[in-house]
Amino acid sequence: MTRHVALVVNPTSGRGLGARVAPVVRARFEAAGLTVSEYATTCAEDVGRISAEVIASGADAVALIGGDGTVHLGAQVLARSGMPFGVIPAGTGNDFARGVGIPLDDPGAAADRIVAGRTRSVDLAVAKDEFITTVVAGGFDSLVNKRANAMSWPKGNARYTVATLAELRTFKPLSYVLTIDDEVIETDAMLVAVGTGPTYGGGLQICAGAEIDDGLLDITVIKPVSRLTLLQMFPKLSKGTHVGHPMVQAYRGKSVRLESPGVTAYADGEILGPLPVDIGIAPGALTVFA
Ligand SMILES: Nc1ncnc2c1ncn2[C@@H]1O[C@H](COP(=O)(O)OP(=O)(O)OP(=O)(O)O)[C@@H](O)[C@H]1O
Repeated sequence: MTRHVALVVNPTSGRGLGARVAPVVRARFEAAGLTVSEYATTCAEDVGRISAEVIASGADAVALIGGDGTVHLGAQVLARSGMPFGVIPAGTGNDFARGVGIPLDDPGAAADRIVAGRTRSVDLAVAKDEFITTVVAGGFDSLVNKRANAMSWPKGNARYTVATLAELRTFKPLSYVLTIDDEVIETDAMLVAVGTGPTYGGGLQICAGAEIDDGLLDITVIKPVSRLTLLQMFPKLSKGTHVGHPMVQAYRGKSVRLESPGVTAYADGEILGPLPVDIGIAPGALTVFA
């Protein structure tokens, strides 16, 4: 029987990359004998609305062309639906796709994963009634995220570097109360990040070693360090080698409560809301082509 794939395209992802890769992906699916229904989103709300329509339509699979923002919006509807879900990375960060191991710079190869049809179940975090597909940032990193989202230049990941340098000028460590399962930790820190997958910000391995299907949240605390030390840590974050640093602490748990006055949490690169935030885990909630 011919498989029917719904191709949902955010044409604005990656500053228009989404629109450019859509014909490549469609051609790949059709060459493999799949039936394709293509939908282009015109606003953020369309991602969830169309995903719901696709589930109801009886399509065999959904392929989403976009970045982490688009995946976040799609996951709100696709989680726990059982609908197999493929991602063609077309954003600036693509951290969810990176965590799953989907090719990041080759849309045809990413499409081939969907054609091959091998799926796996991955965990999602849950906070403030939202599913989260990568990492919750609460601290210095949320300020960087906020600043980077407001910048139109430079393009791509360099925005995060510029935003980091700008925020570093004035940042002071924050006071946290962190509750991981039943353990309460009171500490000052530069940031606390909680993820199902290892990366945010386009490949920074803030939760290095996180497994996306172990049913656990990975928590990273960067304790107060000098500006210079934090700057020196950044290149290490790309490789995950910050982990052995004495001021970096890592935990695992099934639930996390994160409290710090005046801090706004970001998740999947978008605003989640002010702390406190309670983060739980939905094991295996998303079925993805891998
Ligand atoms: N036509 C549209 N369709 C869907 N979303 C849109 C549209 N226009 C703007 N958006 C908004 O664009 C945001 C960003 O999309 P997306 O995350 O896919 O790309 P990105 O920001 O380039 O990549 P990344 O999140 O990986 O850095 C979405 O969260 C959504 O709110």
